[in-house]
This record gives sequence, structure tokens and C-alpha cells, in this order.
Amino acid sequence: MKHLQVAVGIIRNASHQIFLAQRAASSHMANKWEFPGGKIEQDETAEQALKRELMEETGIEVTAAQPIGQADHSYEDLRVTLHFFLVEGWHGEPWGKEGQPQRWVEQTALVAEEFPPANHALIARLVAGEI
Ligand SMILES: Nc1nc2c([nH]c(=O)n2[C@@H]2O[C@H](COP(=O)(O)OP(=O)(O)OP(=O)(O)O)[C@@H](O)[C@H]2O)c(=O)[nH]1
Ligand SMILES: [Mg+2]
Repeated sequence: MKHLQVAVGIIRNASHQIFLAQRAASSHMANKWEFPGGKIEQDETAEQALKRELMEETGIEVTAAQPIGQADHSYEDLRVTLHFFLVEGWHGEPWGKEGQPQRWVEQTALVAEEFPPANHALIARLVAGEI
């Protein structure tokens, strides 16, 4: 089974709101809400991939990112390891640069079922205020 390493950014502002983007109707986990991010290329560290993907998908330049854990999940035909980073410093204002719908949501108001299953444990930690 294909196994992807994925860098994922939890972009959090001073009001403890988190930036979410909606996955495309044609993609894996179609229409689910997600944290911006994407595949780590062979010659990259997770943090380098995070910075590249957040620039590509949201237009921000990340200046402060802290690793907050990983999640391993096997979907029907795909295994993913998500490398989560809490992003609290950046230049610019995040937006749906690739045309994807976006919104800011209070950390405590996140709803696990709106995300891919690989995210559920992390959402629980965020809602509980453990991060
Ligand atoms: N970005 C992102 N991907 C996630 C999350 N949760 C999760 O299971 N994934 C899975 O991670 C895999 C890779 O992420 P991605 O589709 O964003 O990768 P990418 O930006 O490089 O995609 P691309 O092929 O369009 O360039 C997808 O199968 C996706 O379903 C999440 O919160 N954020
Ligand atoms: Mg992506």
C-alpha cells in the first residue's frame, strides 16, 4: 500500500482561531475540512515541506512552527503519516490561494467528523485545550 508522509499546519491566531481549508470535490477525502499541508518530498524535512506547502496553499510565509506530534492512519487504499506543526508566527494573511473554501474556527468549536479520520485524535487534543 502507498505510504505518504504529510506535513500539516495548524495555523492559530492570537484569538485561538484556527485556519481551515476545504478539500476539493475530486480529491482523496473529498469535501472534508483539513489543515493546510501536503506531501513531504524525498529531499525535504517535514518543516521544509510545511513551509513550502503553506506558501503554495495559503500564501503565508511561516516564521514560527512547533512540532506537536504525528498520526498514522490506514485508509482503504492509502496509508498516511501526518506530521503536525502548530504555526503561530507568519508573514501575510492566509487565504484559499488554490481556490479552496476557507474559514477560521475557534479551537474549542472544531468538529472531528468534518475532518479526515487521521485527524480525529489531534482534534480532540485541540478541543480539550491540551495544545
Ligand atoms: N493537507 C492535509 N492532508 C491530510 C489531512 N488529513 C489527512 O488525512 N490528510 C491526507 O494526507 C494526504 C496528502 O495530503 P494532500 O492531499 O494535502 O497532499 P498535497 O497537497 O501534496 O497534494 P497534491 O497531490 O494535490 O499536491 C491526503 O491523502 C489527505 O487525505 C490534513 O489535515 N491536511
Ligand atoms: Mg495539500
